[in-house]
Amino acid sequence: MRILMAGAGATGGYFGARLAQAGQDVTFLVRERRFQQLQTNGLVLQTPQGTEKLEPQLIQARSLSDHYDLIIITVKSFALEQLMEDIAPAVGPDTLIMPILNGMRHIATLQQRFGDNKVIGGLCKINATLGDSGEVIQMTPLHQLYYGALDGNNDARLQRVDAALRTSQVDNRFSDNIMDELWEKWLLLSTLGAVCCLARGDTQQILTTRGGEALLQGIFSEILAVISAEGYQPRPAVTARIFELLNNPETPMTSSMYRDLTQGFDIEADQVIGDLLLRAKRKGLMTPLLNAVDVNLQVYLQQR
Ligand SMILES: NC(=O)C1=CN([C@@H]2O[C@H](COP(=O)(O)OP(=O)(O)OC[C@H]3O[C@@H](n4cnc5c(N)ncnc54)[C@H](OP(=O)(O)O)[C@@H]3O)[C@@H](O)[C@H]2O)C=CC1
Ligand SMILES: CC(C)(CO)C(=O)C(=O)O
Repeated sequence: MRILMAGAGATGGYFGARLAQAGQDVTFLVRERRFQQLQTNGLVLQTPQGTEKLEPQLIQARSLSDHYDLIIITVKSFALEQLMEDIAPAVGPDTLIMPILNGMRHIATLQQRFGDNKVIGGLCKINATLGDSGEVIQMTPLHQLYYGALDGNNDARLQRVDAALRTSQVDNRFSDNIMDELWEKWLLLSTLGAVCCLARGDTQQILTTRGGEALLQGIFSEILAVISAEGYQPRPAVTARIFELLNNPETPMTSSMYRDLTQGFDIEADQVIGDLLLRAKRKGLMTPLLNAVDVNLQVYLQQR
């Protein structure tokens, strides 16, 4: 199976490297600066277990012509429009496209561009970032990759994808309910991103302030109300688990959006929070805490 890993940043670099190490035919689609960096330094993984290095197969958009069996999209949401143009020559009649971005609206965007039958659901759970010389830093042992058909029909094409992905040493989850997984991931990640960015701290710092617990719980409730109104039927045990995870003052948590914000980088504010607000507005829901988060993030983006 020929796999094109679109993007070789924190998530693409990590999951792509694991697949390449397992012997899969993985090519990383990169832009000029990253191309030079990876050619010079190799693809370096710094994990809790140690440091590993591999020589990745690289390609740039101008050289893309062959079709790939699987394209895994790992760019940030604000880079998706350009990326869709770039990968178009690599999308053939049998290509499957698996985005692992945070949020939801990229799925419809990809379906509109390439067709419903080409896009499968995917998401990742990992705490990763890029270091100063482009090394991929996996900050905790977490490295889960979920995927499955958006309509729940995990047919023969999906079985082949699963067989290939399963060869890599990550925690793969072939899901019959990828839509539920996506909604639940959004609940976790948007609550975490919202509260950490607004309060400028991790969950442990927030939960030990006056009002921090109420803030976190208030944001969680608003987001749960929005995604429930959008049709996600909360699985009580799962939402309870997410709530407990976020509310545990012993375990400090942050999100990738918060890490990007603290480093002054561009952030996926529209994809992670703005999209929730649009959905709330359409359903006539009041979301005062999310509105405050949204204003806060917009001001951050204006000031960059
Ligand atoms: N990091 C994490 O811990 C987690 C991230 N996520 C989500 O995963 C997604 C990806 O995030 P992450 O990997 O952290 O992001 P990064 O910024 O680390 O990596 C994105 C990469 O995409 C590359 N890129 C952008 N446009 C193109 C293009 N047209 N062609 C080729 N490469 C391109 C960028 O390259 P360049 O150097 O050229 O700019 C960059 O290296 C986001 O939606 C994020 O929210 C989800 C869970 C955890
Ligand atoms: C859920 C979490 C926190 C880890 O995968 C995440 O998605 C992120 O940091 O963006």
